[in-house]
Amino acid sequence: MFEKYTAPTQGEKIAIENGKLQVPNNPIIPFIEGDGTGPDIWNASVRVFDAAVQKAYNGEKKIEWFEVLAGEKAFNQTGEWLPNDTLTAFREYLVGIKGPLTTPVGGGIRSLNVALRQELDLFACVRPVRYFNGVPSPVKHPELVDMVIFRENSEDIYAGIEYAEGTPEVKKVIDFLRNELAVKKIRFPETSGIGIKPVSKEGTERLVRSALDYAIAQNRKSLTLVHKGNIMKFTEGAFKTWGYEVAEREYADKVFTWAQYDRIKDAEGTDAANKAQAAAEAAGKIIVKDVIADAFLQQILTRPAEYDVIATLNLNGDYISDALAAQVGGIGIAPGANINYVTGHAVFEATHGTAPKYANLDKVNPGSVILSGVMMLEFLGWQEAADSIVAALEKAIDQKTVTYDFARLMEGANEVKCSEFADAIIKNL
Ligand SMILES: NC(=O)C1=CN([C@@H]2O[C@H](COP(=O)(O)OP(=O)(O)OC[C@H]3O[C@@H](n4cnc5c(N)ncnc54)[C@H](OP(=O)(O)O)[C@@H]3O)[C@@H](O)[C@H]2O)C=CC1
Ligand SMILES: O=C(O)CCC(=O)C(=O)O
Ligand SMILES: [Mg+2]
Repeated sequence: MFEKYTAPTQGEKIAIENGKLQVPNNPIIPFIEGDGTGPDIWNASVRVFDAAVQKAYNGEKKIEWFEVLAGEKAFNQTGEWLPNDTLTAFREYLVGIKGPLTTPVGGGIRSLNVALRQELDLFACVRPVRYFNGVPSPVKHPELVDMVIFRENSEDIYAGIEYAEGTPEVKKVIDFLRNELAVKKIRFPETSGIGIKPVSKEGTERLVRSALDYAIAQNRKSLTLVHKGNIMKFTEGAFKTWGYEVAEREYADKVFTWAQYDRIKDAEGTDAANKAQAAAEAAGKIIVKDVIADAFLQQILTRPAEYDVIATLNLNGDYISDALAAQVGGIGIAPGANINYVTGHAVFEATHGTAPKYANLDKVNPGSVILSGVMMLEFLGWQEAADSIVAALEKAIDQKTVTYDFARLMEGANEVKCSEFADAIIKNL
């Protein structure tokens, strides 16, 4: 199966049958340690996962960790940034977890994170954002934020289809646009780089379906499509249209959309539309609405309680995840998952990056990877272990035992190292 890696001799594979994950008691789970602060964070996090699983199941369940390489560690050991064996491992074992990986700006390798998502077709980047009591926040009411971002993870300007200024390729693209499509709007054609933004109906529909399935399963109140469709009509605007269409077509008995509202308003007036929406809410239907991305970024500060599950495009989702994470106390406790809900493939990872200035200082908050692991345990159906980690982390924060990022904004904090924060959680399990 592997070119260079040796498969673990202990443990069994997670499988998927009829769309349902089959999880053995000793699943093999591949992990990437990550670059920069990745090793510090991983070493802290894995101890928490193992301790929680041991305690929750009295030793009946145990994860067989399988280290796979990517990023600087992979390059130093194998000469490759993302070895084929790593992709094979994630394909074979279905569920994995990773630390952050470095992507240089402006040149060099393209994002390994994006490559992993594309290669495994992990089309939904799921990032829940909630407030933990006691976490210092820059806003007055961080507790009003309780959102789950479903970020499209395979398309958009993020796909990396770009042509650099001054190359024969960019000249070809620009000549094509100007000569074949009569494009006159490229302001400086001789000195432009060009990026392409693919957004498809299929890609939008599978993302919105996943977000709606989640909203229904979790009894959430609304799903908001966040887009910049007034300006980018055939990509972001189409995302909105296709999102409403798939919601109405496939979830007719479970949703009420603002598109429906508008149709009722046009035919019967505002009162009738308001009544229809109120009746849908009373019946527990999910309200599917939309908002333009820039307005959304101000409304999450001014009216966060109005937003619940979010479905958005790749780049918007990237910005929104960091902005919302900051609102509830920072990127240090912002978890995430990259999931293909059809094949069952999933790679869990924090929202933050490698924070290189803190590398090897045993300093940063491991909370984002720990909570990404909680999402992974939930995905496996190991809810008891997941819940025990959340409770223990909440207790550590309550005790004001926190890493530098919280300590600098908290009065009376007991500032601890990355590894010591993990110790505090383990003690509280
Ligand atoms: N999925 C992935 O692997 C991702 C990778 N990246 C990559 O990471 C690299 C660095 O990116 P950069 O833009 O600096 O963003 P980072 O998220 O790595 O760091 C930005 C700032 O966020 C804070 N921060 C990050 N991680 C933690 C943590 N665990 N605990 C507490 N605070 C934290 C720090 O704030 P402060 O300075 O205030 O202490 C840090 O300086 C780039 O190469 C980028 O491409 C970026 C995002 C995701
Ligand atoms: O791949 C990267 O380097 C950055 C990705 C990122 O910021 C994200 O997915 O949130
Ligand atoms: Mg990001």
